Amino acid sequence: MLEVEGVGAGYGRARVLFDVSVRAEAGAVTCVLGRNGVGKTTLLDTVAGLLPAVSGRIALDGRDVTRLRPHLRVRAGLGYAPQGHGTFAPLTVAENIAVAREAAGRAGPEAVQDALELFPRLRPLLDRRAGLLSGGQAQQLAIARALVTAPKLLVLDEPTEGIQPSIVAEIEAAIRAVAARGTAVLLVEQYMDVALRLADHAVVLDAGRVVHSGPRASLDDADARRLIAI
Ligand SMILES: Nc1ncnc2c1ncn2[C@@H]1O[C@H](COP(=O)(O)OP(=O)(O)OP(=O)(O)O)[C@@H](O)[C@H]1O
Repeated sequence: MLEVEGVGAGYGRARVLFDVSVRAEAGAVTCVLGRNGVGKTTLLDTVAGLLPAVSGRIALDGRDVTRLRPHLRVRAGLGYAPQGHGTFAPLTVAENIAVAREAAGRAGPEAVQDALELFPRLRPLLDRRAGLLSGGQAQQLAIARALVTAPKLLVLDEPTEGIQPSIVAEIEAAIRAVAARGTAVLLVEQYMDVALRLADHAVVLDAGRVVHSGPRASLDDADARRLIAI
């Protein structure tokens, strides 16, 4: 579904990613792990088109999107819930969801009901401004907003960061359900336990390079902790 081949990216002259290749398959969770500052968010932003790839190629569902602008990648099937959720604070929950669905122009109104089934906590909050939500509610909204674009690839950056355990479990279950429906999920997750429970495929970044890539079983817990320990 997603093919990232030999991608380099960075900020101005500061190169952060070097020759990064990652694939995310339909129906599977591909988890990107790594210490703080190794380039995980930079990779997701490059996949989403918020940062340009200075080398390499990115393909979504067989289509080269390397030079496509972010909103056109959404139309091509990419849903992104960025780090810190990125919801629109002055808009209500319902408005946040509606804006995303209409902007993507891919999904019908049933996509909203589907997303709310995954995140029933949002139902009684539809008229509340997003800026008044708790961290966990806002994160659920961010994922719901990405889902109502009916993505073929769902990209999530630290969806459980700073969130209470009961909501982490709900988010985990939702991610599993989305993958089970056949969506490709590309996930950056700081909590190793959550990451290793969810991952079908694990990619470890270090200093902007891929140092491990393989099925979850190829990374034992001790290896993971050694590669990722701060
Ligand atoms: N907007 C920016 N301008 C310049 N440098 C940046 C910018 N954003 C990130 N960086 C740098 O790029 C490198 C990679 O950052 P990135 O956020 O991708 O790492 P990360 O692996 O996601 O880390 P974390 O787990 O802390 O979120 C870091 O050295 C960071 O300081």
